[in-house]
Amino acid sequence: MSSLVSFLSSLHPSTLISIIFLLFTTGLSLLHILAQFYARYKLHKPIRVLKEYVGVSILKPLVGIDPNLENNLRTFFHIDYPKYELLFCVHDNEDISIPVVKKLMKEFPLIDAQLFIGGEDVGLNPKVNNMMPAYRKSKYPLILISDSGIRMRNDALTDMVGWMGENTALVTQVPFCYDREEWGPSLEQMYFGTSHARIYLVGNMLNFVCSTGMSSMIKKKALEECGGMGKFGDFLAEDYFFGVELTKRGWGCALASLPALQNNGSVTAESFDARACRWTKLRLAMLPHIIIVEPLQDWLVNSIILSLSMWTVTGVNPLLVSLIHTLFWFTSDYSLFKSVHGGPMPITLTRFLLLWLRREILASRVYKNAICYPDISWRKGTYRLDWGGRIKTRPNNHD
Ligand SMILES: CCCCCCCC/C=C\CCCCCCCC(=O)N[C@@H](CO[C@@H]1OC[C@@H](O)[C@H](O)[C@H]1O)[C@H](O)/C=C/CCCCCCCCCCCCC
Ligand SMILES: O=c1ccn([C@@H]2O[C@H](COP(=O)(O)OP(=O)(O)O)[C@@H](O)[C@H]2O)c(=O)[nH]1
Repeated sequence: MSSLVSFLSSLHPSTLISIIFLLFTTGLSLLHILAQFYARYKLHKPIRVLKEYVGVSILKPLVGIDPNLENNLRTFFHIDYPKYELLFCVHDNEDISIPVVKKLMKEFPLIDAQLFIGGEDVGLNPKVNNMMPAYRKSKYPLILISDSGIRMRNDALTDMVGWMGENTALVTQVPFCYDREEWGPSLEQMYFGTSHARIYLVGNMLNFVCSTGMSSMIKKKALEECGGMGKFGDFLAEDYFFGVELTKRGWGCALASLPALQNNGSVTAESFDARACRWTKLRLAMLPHIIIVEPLQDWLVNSIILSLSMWTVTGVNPLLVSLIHTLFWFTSDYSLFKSVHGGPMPITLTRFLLLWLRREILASRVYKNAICYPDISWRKGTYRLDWGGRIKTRPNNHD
């Protein structure tokens, strides 16, 4: 040990830093490989018949409409599950999603569905406030929080309930997207099937809390142990803190086999960047220790630091290293995307490459914007977070 320390301290600082970067990149490469194996092992498995079909209350927080809202919501009326209720939530009487919800409720009178208007002021997180009345009225032991842009396959609820073991309190779907042809939605799908899926899958596999709440099922009894949903009203990333508090109390988190199908009808490349930027701001506030790691784990920055480090330590041509690194990274991402998607590839290899380059090259700009402009604009409000993730500024709406 002491000889290792004296060896390291004898190195030139640039060599030492290069060795650290090389170790980091080796770790990242391992992450790529683990993600691919885990995706193949875990995702798109046949849905099992359940011993017991525990009742599920599905909470649908809505704000306004997008061109796909009606079709997305319609999929929830077609779910193949014997015991569930749909609880739609809107902030106010003027919300233009109300007629859409009412139309569907009329069309499917046999489905147990209710609309909650007005929310409840339990904190500064508008999504939590919006869901509170429905949460209080929910009648089943399992709660599914399902964001407005999600489509549900008719067997997806059975899949999620199937992963809710006795000691499990949180089951999430890997965030992914429904197939769409336009550039913006394809960009979103490519990102969720590669960079995001890599961390999300390996994080879950290694039991890191990284719960994203767009389609997450929670045992109500366990959430009540944590103080109930209202307890999370002061955090903008309520989904992450659900995971933190539940695991603190010894509950397990699991991944469903079917990915979440986001299908918002108004996604553009710009709105995708803005969303990625908002999420980065959330992570930076909640987990400041990943500030340095986050940009280093994107392809372009990683390729540059790897090739320079290799050159410093071994003298190998940086262009050659960068080329091999890029080939490995791209083929790993392509393969991961295929596994997360599960069916025939929805886009050509060339289009995938263009989308991939677009996302990877601009990733640093998104990160820079997140650092430079910490205010978080989300739907109708603007928020500022304290270190740790608590909201410190009251939003300018929904008061
Ligand atoms: C040598 C290897 C080093 C690896 C280092 C990895 C460093 C991590 C870097 C990047 C993280 C990538 C992204 C992970 C997924 C997070 C997505 C996210 O930010 N989601 C947030 C937003 O969700 C919406 O928020 C509002 C809510 O109402 C909506 O419904 C939500 O959908 C979400 O709030 C936060 C989730 C948790 C973030 C935790 C990130 C921790 C990542 C650590 C994982 C480490 C795995 C390392 C394995 C070795
Ligand atoms: O003021 C708000 C903002 C969001 N939401 C709901 O929170 C969920 C997630 O919102 P969004 O899709 O904007 O979040 P993202 O996934 O982009 O973080 C959606 O169901 C929204 O309807 C809400 O109820 N009130």
